[in-house]
Amino acid sequence: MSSLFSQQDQHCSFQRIAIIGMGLIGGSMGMALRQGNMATEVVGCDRNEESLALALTTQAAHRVEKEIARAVEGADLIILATPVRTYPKILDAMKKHLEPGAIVTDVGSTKSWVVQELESMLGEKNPFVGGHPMAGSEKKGIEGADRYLLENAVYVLTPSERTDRNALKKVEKMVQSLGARTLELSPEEHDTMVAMVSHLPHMVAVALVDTLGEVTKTQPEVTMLAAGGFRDTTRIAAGDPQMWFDIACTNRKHLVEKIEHFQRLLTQLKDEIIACGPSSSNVKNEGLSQSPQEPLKGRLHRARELRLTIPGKAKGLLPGIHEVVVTVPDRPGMIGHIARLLGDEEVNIADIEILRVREGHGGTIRVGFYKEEEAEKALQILSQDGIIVKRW
Ligand SMILES: NC(=O)C1=CN([C@@H]2O[C@H](COP(=O)(O)OP(=O)(O)OC[C@H]3O[C@@H](n4cnc5c(N)ncnc54)[C@H](O)[C@@H]3O)[C@@H](O)[C@H]2O)C=CC1
Ligand SMILES: O=C(O)C(=O)Cc1ccc(O)cc1
Repeated sequence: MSSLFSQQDQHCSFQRIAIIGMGLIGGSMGMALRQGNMATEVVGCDRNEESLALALTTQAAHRVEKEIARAVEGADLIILATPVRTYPKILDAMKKHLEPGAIVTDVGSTKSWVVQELESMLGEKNPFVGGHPMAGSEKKGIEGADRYLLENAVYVLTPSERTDRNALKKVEKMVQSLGARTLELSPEEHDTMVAMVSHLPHMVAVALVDTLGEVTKTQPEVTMLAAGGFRDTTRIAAGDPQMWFDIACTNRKHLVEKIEHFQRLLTQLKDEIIACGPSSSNVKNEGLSQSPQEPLKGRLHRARELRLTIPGKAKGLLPGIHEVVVTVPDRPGMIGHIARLLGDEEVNIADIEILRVREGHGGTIRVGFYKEEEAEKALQILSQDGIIVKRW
């Protein structure tokens, strides 16, 4: 039988999981944990009462508490899901109320500072396991939360020399119950890598939007021309300023290194653009240089090749999912029909996403598989049934 869901361990591993910060990530994890079977009780805690009310109606928690002390009472796992620089104050508020041996973990975007601070604040009584799901969005708050946000995402765990191995195993099991894939890195390795793939892109997006802002002062209509490229490269700049301020402050060293690296490449790129002007000696009959040796062209080729190797819709750092795109007519039960066709041939769907829908006409659906062979088999099965399908 084809399954849209990853295998979940059916055993409750925790009595009570307390989540501090019922926002985008905390809310999404709460939904998956409550609706899964990882804990007998999930307690949601937030300083915002509206978020707590929504946590209950969206089943992101069994019970909600505004007071941190009350939320952690009797909990055997505490998940911190607030901006990272709030952690020390939150720890202060919970420390006296933690059960001995209760595990504390977090979802923060930076790790060296976090692991060091929390390990030294918690001492020997409570193990700490640093974590970071490599999925999310520019949305803020539980309004943007999604029960399947972390499905198929890479979830980094960052044990240190002090990490209790038993606690690490339990957190790993909780993460896998969300349908995410765990990857162990040291806090330092994590911070240098995310500086490259997450924090630098964010700051570049911010600088691009800032540049647009300055240009609009003299050319207000320029924003109307911002098509897919500008939108794609700047979507993340709409993320929460408080969260990104905290990220920049706590991963400053690696972020500054990556910005300097980027500045060097941008200067080289600028020089190559200057050198390829129409008056340069490279101009051939067609008006453009054809030689791939030409520096700018070489760089554009290399970037294209490298970008094409990055999986299209994978969440996170690991090699992703093998995909097909199916064009379906607007007929009831089409998704079920596709899932059944594949399930009958034991092809497991890892991920499915509706890309576009046109009411009355139909739409396109992306279907992902863990293995290349499964994507190829799906292509065969679906096209034999007369369905329009192609690899993506
Ligand atoms: N947004 C994203 O895509 C991702 C974020 N993260 C990390 O997850 C953490 C949470 O981020 P989001 O869920 O995006 O933020 P969010 O803004 O959606 O949620 C944070 C929640 O924490 C609450 N909160 C803040 N300070 C609090 C305090 N002192 N006491 C109680 N509640 C408090 C807020 O009211 C809010 O509901 C951050 O550390 C961030 O770095 C990790 C992966 C992805
Ligand atoms: O919106 C996106 O594409 C993101 O990449 C979201 C995101 C933001 C912060 C993180 O630490 C991890 C993921």
